[in-house]
Amino acid sequence: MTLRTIDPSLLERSDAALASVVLDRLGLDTTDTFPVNDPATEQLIASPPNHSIADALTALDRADRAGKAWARTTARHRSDVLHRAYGLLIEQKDRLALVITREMGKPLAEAYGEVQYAADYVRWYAEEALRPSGNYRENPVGGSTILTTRAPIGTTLLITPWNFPMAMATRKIAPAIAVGCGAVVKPAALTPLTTLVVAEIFVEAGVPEELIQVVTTKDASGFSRALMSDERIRKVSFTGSTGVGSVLLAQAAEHVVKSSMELGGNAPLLVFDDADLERAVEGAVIAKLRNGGQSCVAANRILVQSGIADAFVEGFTERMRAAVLGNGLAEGVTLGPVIDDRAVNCFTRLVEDAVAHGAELRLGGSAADGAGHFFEATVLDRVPESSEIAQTEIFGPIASIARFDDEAEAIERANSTPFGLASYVFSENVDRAFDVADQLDAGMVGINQGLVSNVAAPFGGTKASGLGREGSGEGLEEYQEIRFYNLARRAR
Ligand SMILES: NC(=O)c1ccc[n+]([C@@H]2O[C@H](COP(=O)([O-])OP(=O)(O)OC[C@H]3O[C@@H](n4cnc5c(N)ncnc54)[C@H](O)[C@@H]3O)[C@@H](O)[C@H]2O)c1
Ligand SMILES: O=CCCC(=O)O
Repeated sequence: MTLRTIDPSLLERSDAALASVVLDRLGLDTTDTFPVNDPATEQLIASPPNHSIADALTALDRADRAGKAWARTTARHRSDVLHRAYGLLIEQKDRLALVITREMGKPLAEAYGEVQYAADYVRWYAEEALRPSGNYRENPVGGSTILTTRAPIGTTLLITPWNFPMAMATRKIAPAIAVGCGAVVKPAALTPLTTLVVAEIFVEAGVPEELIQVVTTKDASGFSRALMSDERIRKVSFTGSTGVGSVLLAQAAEHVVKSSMELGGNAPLLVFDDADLERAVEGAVIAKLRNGGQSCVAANRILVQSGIADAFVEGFTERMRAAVLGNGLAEGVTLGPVIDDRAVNCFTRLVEDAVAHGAELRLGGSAADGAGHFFEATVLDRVPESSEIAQTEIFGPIASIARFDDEAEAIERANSTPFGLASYVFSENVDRAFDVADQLDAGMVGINQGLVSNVAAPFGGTKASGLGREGSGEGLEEYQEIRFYNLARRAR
């Protein structure tokens, strides 16, 4: 398999974007560093500081101090700052997109999409910052009036994954700042650079220098142990795997820290006989290949009713075949590298295991030779439930398809997972689509479309997929505490 070459001027521009990143935003002159590599070439692209626990505690001191002052600013001021940040993020979209593609690998067009999506969270929370945050009610037996208000929860710890390095950061930072909290942010060690640029832009927009503290470290577990055992952290918001989420929840128990957990998924995508075939194929390709399948809401199990299955598999496989694999900076590439070698080895094993269990390999199935972590767009049909791929979160460009006969079977199989993040239903029968959607145990259901993510929607899952919601008005409340005043009234 030959991979496309890159326009040298684009490479130069992306090198310049990387060179512009201030790697040590804490300014603690930490001498220890760790490597960040481009997943498309495996070349070293940056060496940010490997902050120590002491550095992280200094960051916490600062965020806590700055947060106390920020909490006293007006909502209008915070909103204006966030609006300015939105403007600057869009103004610097070329730089941000190039950094995202170089550190994470996604095709440049998708990186631009992520910049807009991430910036939209900032604009959304600039607007939400101004919404009324309390209410008024009479004591039903008289004698007092109850006024409720929402106060900023305090200092927050925000931990993000590598797959959407910008959107997962702004989805947490923007609401925290909107309500008046300080934040210690820890990006994934694989992709720390985008977050550093985002923090720089927030400061340029008027956020106090110390309010957002970005800690870069290889020692994620030591870091979280130290910060979670400090009483000043009042909120942890984590996006990542369920395993790490459980560890953080256990740590949160010590000081009863409010927790938002956006964890793993295993999304079923159901296609019924009465689906519009083209719409279903298009939706399934989006739900599978967005971000190269490296998304928590990716279609993980495509379940198709027997009457439409052959036509669906044929159309879907053709669309998957059209994916162009290569370096995300190369013209025309629609499928970038996967994040690392571990992922490539895992995909190879999953495909081999599925085929050994009787699945039919319709497309792809192999890694690319040479430098970089590339895996072909892959389609497996008639995947038996006994194979590992039918039970696990794939997080890559492999479509696992199985067939079902009736609605009850589809719902039962869709729900037979410990996860409950996203799910998808394709049917032109409105009654069926809603009935099935109601019975799916998931926080989000895409109906006749393969994309659920939207800044105005409460993103999150049920069961092992997490706690709490991000985005929308609900996402703001995650950073607030309700308080009420019981105001004595004269008897009438
Ligand atoms: N529900 C969502 O919104 C959502 C979004 C994106 C990714 N995810 C999930 O994330 C997973 C893939 O991301 P990942 O590989 O980066 O996940 P991960 O859990 O390995 O890492 C996520 C973050 O946690 C940090 N981390 C690792 N060990 C830690 C520890 N012991 N204590 C504290 N922090 C620790 C990492 O450094 C990183 O910053 C998938 O399961 C995916 O479904 C969920
Ligand atoms: O990976 C999961 C989050 C991506 C999204 O917000 O759509």
